[in-house]
Amino acid sequence: MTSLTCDVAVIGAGTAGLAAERNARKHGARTLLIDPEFAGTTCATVGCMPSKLLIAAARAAHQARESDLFGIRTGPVEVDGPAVMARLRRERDRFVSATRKDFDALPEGTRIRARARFDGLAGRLSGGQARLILDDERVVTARAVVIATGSAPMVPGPFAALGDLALTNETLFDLPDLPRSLAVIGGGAIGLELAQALARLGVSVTLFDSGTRLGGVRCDRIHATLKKAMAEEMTLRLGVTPEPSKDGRAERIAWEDGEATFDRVLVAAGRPPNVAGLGLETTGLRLDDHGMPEVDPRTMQCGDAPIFMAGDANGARPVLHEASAEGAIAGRNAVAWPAVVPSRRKTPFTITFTDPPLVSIGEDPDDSAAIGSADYGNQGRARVEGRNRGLARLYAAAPDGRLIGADLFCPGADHLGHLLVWAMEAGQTATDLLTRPTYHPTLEEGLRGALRQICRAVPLELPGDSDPGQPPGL
Ligand SMILES: Cc1cc2nc3c(=O)[nH]c(=O)nc-3n(C[C@H](O)[C@H](O)[C@H](O)COP(=O)(O)OP(=O)(O)OC[C@H]3O[C@@H](n4cnc5c(N)ncnc54)[C@H](O)[C@@H]3O)c2cc1C
Ligand SMILES: NC(=O)c1ccc[n+]([C@@H]2O[C@H](COP(=O)([O-])OP(=O)(O)OC[C@H]3O[C@@H](n4cnc5c(N)ncnc54)[C@H](O)[C@@H]3O)[C@@H](O)[C@H]2O)c1
Repeated sequence: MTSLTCDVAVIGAGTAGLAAERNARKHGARTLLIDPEFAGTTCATVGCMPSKLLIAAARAAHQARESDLFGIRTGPVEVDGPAVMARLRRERDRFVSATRKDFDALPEGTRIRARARFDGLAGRLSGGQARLILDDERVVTARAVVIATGSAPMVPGPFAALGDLALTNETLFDLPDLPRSLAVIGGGAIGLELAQALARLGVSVTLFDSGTRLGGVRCDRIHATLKKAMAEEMTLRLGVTPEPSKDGRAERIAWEDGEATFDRVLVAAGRPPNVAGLGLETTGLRLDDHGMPEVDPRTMQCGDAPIFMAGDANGARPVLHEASAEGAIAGRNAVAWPAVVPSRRKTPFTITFTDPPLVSIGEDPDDSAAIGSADYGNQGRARVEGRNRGLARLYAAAPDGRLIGADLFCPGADHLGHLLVWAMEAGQTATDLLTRPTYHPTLEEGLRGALRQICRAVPLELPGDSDPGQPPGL
């Protein structure tokens, strides 16, 4: 039995694991990075990048179809499915090879190709040492361990029984061609992005969700606008229990008051953390009903053990920039253990890349929050571009109108969201933003009405030398 020793062992070579290993090494640790495949991060292989490539193709098709609005005639728009998928994979593979360069840059001996688990008796923590058993029977002894094992699609039993006919984000992007019809199970971030993109690529899409809220949207008005927009491009079946069965070469989905057949089914019903088989129950950590330990969000530490959890593995903020940030926090604290250092966490921020994009910033506002709304249904620049739909809701706290959150579903929301979250990180108020220069005609101008509403609601005096109204054409 081979034994390996290090200061910090990182389990999982995704975005969080790579960041953890880098930062632990930067802080002087001897590190090992353990992964069974080193295939590339989820983001590059089956996540952010291929999904955005599909969305980019969908946008091109959509814009070509919409060009009539401007007097530009393209004739019927033809979607060449194999060409769409081929370009997606070509570009995806470029991103994957870039992440593989990160693996190549690891110091000699750092990369351990294996699946790791904490081991029963041998895995108990003693004297600041943690022991891992690898699936090739090597043993790793480390002062501290970072768990960065990511998440995986949850495929409910009846869908799993469909075998290859049921797609997930791990198989969709390898299809040689687009299906003619598709049932999407789950209206969360993955379901919304992919359902809309595929609908725009000519696939007949029906989106099922057992809940009635798409994308976990917290604001009723934003949700109503999102739902209306999605219903224009696909069939929505919300608040139903989809039950699949095979129907020859097709798939039949039955629900409470109907049934239909589809070429394929895409299951996007959530991605729980990859903790099964990690042997966490052998570590002495207190685990909840899902087998998850409690993780301190400021240190990424599990209980008071020399075990840290970062990225999708801890289930808290399953988006890329947080995987990277949490990996760095975990890596540094794994070196510092037991003298861990709490970090300030960034304002929660998510973008779902629908068209228009759906953005959520900040914690849920309470009843005392001042709210300002901006309607993009008639906003100047949005109208110029034929993208005039949706709205933005900004939240602020009394007494100074400090911005604390926002929900957006409007053109340019991915960029407006950055503007707002950066302002929040800087502690800025509605007045601060109103006194900044805002160019005309831009989508940013649309936010000024919402900022003025906040000033009135708090209430705050607008600076005496600022226009209390809106110039025409905004
Ligand atoms: C379709 C899709 C689209 C997305 N789009 C976006 C987006 O646009 N923007 C955004 O911010 N986020 C997006 N996300 C989320 C983002 O991709 C994830 O939050 C991020 O990739 C998580 O990184 P990670 O390091 O936690 O996990 P991963 O990158 O999955 O890494 C986990 C690693 O752990 C390894 N592993 C697992 N078990 C073990 C074990 N026992 N031993 C050793 N190694 C193990 C795996 O092999 C894997 O390499 C998307 C996700 C999906 C699925
Ligand atoms: N742009 C982005 O940042 C982006 C894009 C895609 C994914 N992601 C990340 O990936 C994670 C996973 O995304 P997701 O969309 O799979 O999960 P999700 O948790 O966001 O949504 C899952 C949806 O599936 C529904 N559902 C669950 N079981 C069902 C069933 N049996 N039948 C019908 N509906 C069912 C749920 O009600 C929910 O609405 C997200 O949390 C997100 O952080 C991010």
